[in-house]
Amino acid sequence: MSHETDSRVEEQQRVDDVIQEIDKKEEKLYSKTSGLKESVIELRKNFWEDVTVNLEELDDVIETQASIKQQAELLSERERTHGKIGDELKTLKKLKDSPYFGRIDFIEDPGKEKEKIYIGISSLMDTNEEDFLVYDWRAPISSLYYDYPPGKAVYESIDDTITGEISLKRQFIIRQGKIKGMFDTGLTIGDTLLQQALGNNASTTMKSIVATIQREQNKIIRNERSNLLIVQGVAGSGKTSAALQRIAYLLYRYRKELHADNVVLFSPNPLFTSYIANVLPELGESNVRQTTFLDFLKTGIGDGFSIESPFEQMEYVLTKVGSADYLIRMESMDYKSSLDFKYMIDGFITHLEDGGIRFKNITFRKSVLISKEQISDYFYSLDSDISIPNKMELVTKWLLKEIAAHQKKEKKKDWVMEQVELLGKEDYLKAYYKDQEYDREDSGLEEKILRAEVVKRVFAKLKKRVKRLEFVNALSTYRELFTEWVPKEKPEHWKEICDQTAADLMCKSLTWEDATPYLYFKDRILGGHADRSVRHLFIDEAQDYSAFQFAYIKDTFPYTRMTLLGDINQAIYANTTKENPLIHDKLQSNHERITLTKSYRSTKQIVAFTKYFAPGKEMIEPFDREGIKPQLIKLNNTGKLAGTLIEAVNQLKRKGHETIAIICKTLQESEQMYHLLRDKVSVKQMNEETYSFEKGLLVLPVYLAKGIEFDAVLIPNASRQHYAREADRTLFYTACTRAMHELTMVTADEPCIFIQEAQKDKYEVKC
Ligand SMILES: Nc1ncnc2c1ncn2[C@@H]1O[C@H](COP(=O)(O)OP(=O)(O)OP(=O)(O)O)[C@@H](O)[C@H]1O
Repeated sequence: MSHETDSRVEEQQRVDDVIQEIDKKEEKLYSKTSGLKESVIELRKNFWEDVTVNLEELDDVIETQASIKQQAELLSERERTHGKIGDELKTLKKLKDSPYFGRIDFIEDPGKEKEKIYIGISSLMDTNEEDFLVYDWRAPISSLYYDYPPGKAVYESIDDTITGEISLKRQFIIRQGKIKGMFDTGLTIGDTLLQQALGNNASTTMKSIVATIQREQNKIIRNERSNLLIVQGVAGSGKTSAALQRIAYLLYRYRKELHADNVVLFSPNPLFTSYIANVLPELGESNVRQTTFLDFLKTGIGDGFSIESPFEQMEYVLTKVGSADYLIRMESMDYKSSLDFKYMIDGFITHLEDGGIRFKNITFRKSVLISKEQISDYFYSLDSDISIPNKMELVTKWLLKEIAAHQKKEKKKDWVMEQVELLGKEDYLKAYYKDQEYDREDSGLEEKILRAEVVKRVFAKLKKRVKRLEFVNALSTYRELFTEWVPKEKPEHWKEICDQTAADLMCKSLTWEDATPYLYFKDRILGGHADRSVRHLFIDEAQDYSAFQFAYIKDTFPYTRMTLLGDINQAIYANTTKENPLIHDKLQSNHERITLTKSYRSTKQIVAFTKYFAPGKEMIEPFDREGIKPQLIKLNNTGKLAGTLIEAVNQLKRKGHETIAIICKTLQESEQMYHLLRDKVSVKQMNEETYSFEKGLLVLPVYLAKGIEFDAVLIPNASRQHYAREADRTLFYTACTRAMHELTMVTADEPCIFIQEAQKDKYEVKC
């Protein structure tokens, strides 16, 4: 270590000083909170004492309401402050354990004084709130740490480009306030720390990577220019990690205008959602809205439908080969994933502008109030220049008016009085206070009020349904596309596809390939259900979305910035790669593409093996971490499978591996494996409903292992018959690349073609 720079003792002294400062800040905050907490408790306890409640006269009621509101606001303001301080305290606690992980010494041009910049997960000021003791990793100046080795360096401050020289770059491992490791780095940035981070056991939840973000990942994290940022990255290149740190970055950079609620992340399955749930809180940020695309569609489509999940579709594709209608369904999937089908729907919608939309009768007490024919006549009498959703709005207004007229008439009917008798005293009082339209001198006032109340309640439900456009029969209109309409352009077996689809729609069942088109159609005629509060949308595993799905997402979030992350090598679903933006070359302005070629997850040996059969031909560079070569165990009969797997698992455990996954091609296979092993060894099976996992031995199909990693992976049947088709390549590749440290494949037959594509010296055969 150079004598110019501080020694470890001096650095530890600085850590101690910073911790002392944190202690002081904590104390200050604690004294603030205790006062606040008491005041919140007090406020809650005396809430009703401090408001004036008087319901005698209308004026009093209004005054009471205002008084309650004021009191509630005071309480929530105090609670908010209390919450904020709580968050600050949590951050301080984290800083106390590990105040920073990096330091750079920077001399700004021209010849300014050397500044020591310490970088941690959050910023910390000195007592006088003048100097930064720690800079947040997201601060503009911190980007120097990730982007440059010592030497000339540049960063963008909020309004300027700053140049200068980094004279020192240092990394720390600090735990419980003690420096456990300290390295000065030269050209190979962060290798020691990264080696350590990657060499550890896999974790059942993802960790943040702020201490070791790599330069190319930093580009993704800090990208602010593009409306659409597309990241194609090989398996294990840190796409998900970069996405999460990018969210944290954006929340920091735009903290005034961007809230966690304005960010949505589509993840591949619920397990993945919980796998990554810790990362943002670890960085001191709230979790953003996370959902799967399936759940997003379900919300849009509404209740009453059975919707196939992408996994069920996948299981069908893989296990029902040869069944009746298989080929038609495959063609149907192919077509419905394409933009051609979207154009077909557009054509159908144009045709609906002149007729064909189906409506439902509006009924009340079993008789038709307004018939579907009347609604249709009204709809089609409207000016043809008005768009369909706008016409729907006009129809709604008209219907509400008609209903209001009926409501008035109903008030006088006998059934109303019967219902009145069922009302309680409280209802009466409420009705009395709420309704001011009555003349108080009227002798029959009470009955009038109560009749009005009853009718209002009954009609309220009806009105609500009208407002929700339930008078439109979207499903049966959509079904016409497959039963009556004749499109100009159609795929080869359109008739058969139509028969299959119409039968499904008849029983309100949507296949995965039908779900997005149906919602698209519904949105186009009823008006979108887009959530305008979404400012940033992140789509992980973007290779698994079809062209139709992407187009739908773009239509639904027209003003939302998007970050798509994926790996074309891992496109496991049928028909997704065509027209996928990950490979599409035609980028419009404001779109940017970043490619990650370095793989961090797996050892050098595993990457060297798997890259031979990676479906795409792009470069894959391993991170330099040593391990043992992948193992191929050849069995002479399948009867030995259970024993062999158990022996392999035991061996892996002895080596210290904690998460060991048996990854199967299908759910069917994973059930077989589970039954084969469950009496002999402690093993957990994971399915679509699994929301979290623990260390130990797991069995799961590959599509649920997406995005997740394990210490060791076992592929129980790597035979040529099992991974037989070219289409199985991405599945096999995805399964193998889940392994961090060891990969073991077992086969009782000739190994699959993908293994054979690898050079013989890249794996070890055992008999
Ligand atoms: N800069 C980094 N520092 C430390 N660890 C990293 C870094 N980049 C990636 N990793 C680690 O590499 C592993 C893979 O990262 P991640 O899951 O984000 O990759 P991915 O590209 O989304 O993978 P896949 O497409 O295969 O699911 C994780 O364990 C992650 O913590």
